[in-house]
Amino acid sequence: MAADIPAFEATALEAIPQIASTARGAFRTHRTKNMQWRQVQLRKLYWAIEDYTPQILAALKQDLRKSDFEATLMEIDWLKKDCLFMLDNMERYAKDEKLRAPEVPWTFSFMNFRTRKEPMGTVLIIGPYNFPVQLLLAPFVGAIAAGCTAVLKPSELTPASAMVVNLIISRLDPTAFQVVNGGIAETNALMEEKWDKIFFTGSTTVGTIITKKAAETLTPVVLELGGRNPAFITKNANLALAARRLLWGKTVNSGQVCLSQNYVLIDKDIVQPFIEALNKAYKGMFPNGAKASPDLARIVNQRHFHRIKKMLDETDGKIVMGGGMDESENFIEPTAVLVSSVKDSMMQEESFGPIFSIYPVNSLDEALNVANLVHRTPLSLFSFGSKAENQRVLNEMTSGGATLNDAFSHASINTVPFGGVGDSGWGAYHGKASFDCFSHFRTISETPAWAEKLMAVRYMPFDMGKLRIMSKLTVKKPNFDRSGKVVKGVGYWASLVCGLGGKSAKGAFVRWAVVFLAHYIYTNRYQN
Ligand SMILES: NC(=O)C1=CN([C@@H]2O[C@H](COP(=O)(O)OP(=O)(O)OC[C@H]3O[C@@H](n4cnc5c(N)ncnc54)[C@H](O)[C@@H]3O)[C@@H](O)[C@H]2O)C=CC1
Ligand SMILES: CC1=C(/C=C/C(C)=C/C=C/C(C)=C/C=C/C=C(C)/C=C/C=C(C)/C=C/C=C(\C)C(=O)O)C(C)(C)CCC1
Repeated sequence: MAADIPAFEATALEAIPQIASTARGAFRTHRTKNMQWRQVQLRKLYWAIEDYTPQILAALKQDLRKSDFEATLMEIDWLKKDCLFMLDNMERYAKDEKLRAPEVPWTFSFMNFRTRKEPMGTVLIIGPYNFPVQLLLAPFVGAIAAGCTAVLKPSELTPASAMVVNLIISRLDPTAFQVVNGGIAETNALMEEKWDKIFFTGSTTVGTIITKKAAETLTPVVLELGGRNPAFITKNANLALAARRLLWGKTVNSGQVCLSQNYVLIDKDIVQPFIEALNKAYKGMFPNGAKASPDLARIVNQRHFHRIKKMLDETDGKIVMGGGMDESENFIEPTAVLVSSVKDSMMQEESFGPIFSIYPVNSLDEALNVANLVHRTPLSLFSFGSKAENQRVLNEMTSGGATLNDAFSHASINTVPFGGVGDSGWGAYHGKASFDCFSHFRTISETPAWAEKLMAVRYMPFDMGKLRIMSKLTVKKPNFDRSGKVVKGVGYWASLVCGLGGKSAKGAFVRWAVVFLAHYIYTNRYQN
């Protein structure tokens, strides 16, 4: 069946205030707070994705020449799994959480402290072009589950996918959920509206514009941005494996993945064997060359083609794998460039394409210095070394997420938290994190009337004597001195003796049980 995709149509600018106000109005009806209502919307989303699968596949092909394999694995199945996982778990996530000791001191235990999960309200979700369906609808799953209403703004650079998203969303409650299509003008019009949260995935430059605008109304923002992600390879790595896995990371969606490595820091003694391993892996993945492969996506448009080409034109490095390109079809061959300066264009810019650099280093010390210099807070990092070396990389360099011995597998399942750190992103989503991301955690307490006498101490006229008694009962003494050293006082030794050498109550119970059992066996034997 040929998939019908409507021609791209930007939303009229004059219609945007009404769209936002309709979504806000839908939230004020309070129907989104009903769990069944949310579940029905998610089930409808699931079936819309299933029913529009031919259109999604066709749109992704039209926009990015994405293969059916990648479109199925990383967009369609990903989202269907998101819906089903959320449907299985959202009631549990939405339940009030009782707050107990040690967070609630025993003196307040009668006040029924709890956390109530409330929807943030009406949210705006702005998506990028690289995974134009998944990166827009995955946060949307969290917004529905949390009970928010939402307006979605797909990337205009992937117009066919944007129109399919329109079709999908039209299956849901039409006042609670709407799509605005367009580019800068439409996004600016949306930013003139008041939102309860904005979820933005895209470039650092636009993320900054969005955040500045949101700050005017103190609107909270989640940012999923890019980064210059390093891969570390030491002499203890399996080079063939590292080469194949990193090549996969740079060929998925033709490297238009904000998670993939931008540069590889490798021990200088193993550079040549690594380059050989890369070229071997390349031949294995593309036996007839990358251009002939139906699996490799294309660069989204000419502007991005030229942006990536410019990085290659400006490098002082040497191409050691790939290097081919064809402007007529926005094709860029998976390319590795051996560079010798941190200032090289291939080190300084985010490639967001199938090209990356290889930078030889003398030691892991140097690699860590270079990486922290290039970008201190990347979205991800990859380390291929011994256990101790990988641990060192994790300890001495931060990142949104990290994968040891592979390319971005930490972000290859849809249910664990995903997000950046510092300037690669604020906030996280996926699985429970998606629900939490669109929820307000509201602490509630309830003071019974009978407790009035107990609490009389808080009222004026104040009585310092009573306060001193209360403090004696409620304010703990520190177990440390002024130099920061732990002081082992009577309490410590008492708990050590009572706990038979340990400090946990469970451990003490087990040890006492062993003592009693030994005593019982010994006594029985003795008596027999
Ligand atoms: N952390 C993450 O999860 C991801 C981050 N990215 C990052 O996104 C970038 C590539 O995606 P793009 O779509 O090019 O990002 P982009 O920032 O150009 O566009 C993202 C969205 O912002 C809108 N937009 C563009 N310019 C705007 C402006 N001046 N004012 C207001 N709105 C504007 C676009 O219409 C689009 O919907 C890369 O830097 C990549 O690293 C991409 C995917 C995932
Ligand atoms: C299932 C059975 C088995 C086990 C099979 C195994 C272990 C399969 C492993 C498959 C793997 C590793 C699949 C990898 C999938 C990668 C995915 C889905 C990547 C997704 C990437 C995304 C969504 C990228 C997003 C990009 C973003 C956010 C961006 O640009 O910022 C046995 C053991 C074989 C037994 C039989 C059954």
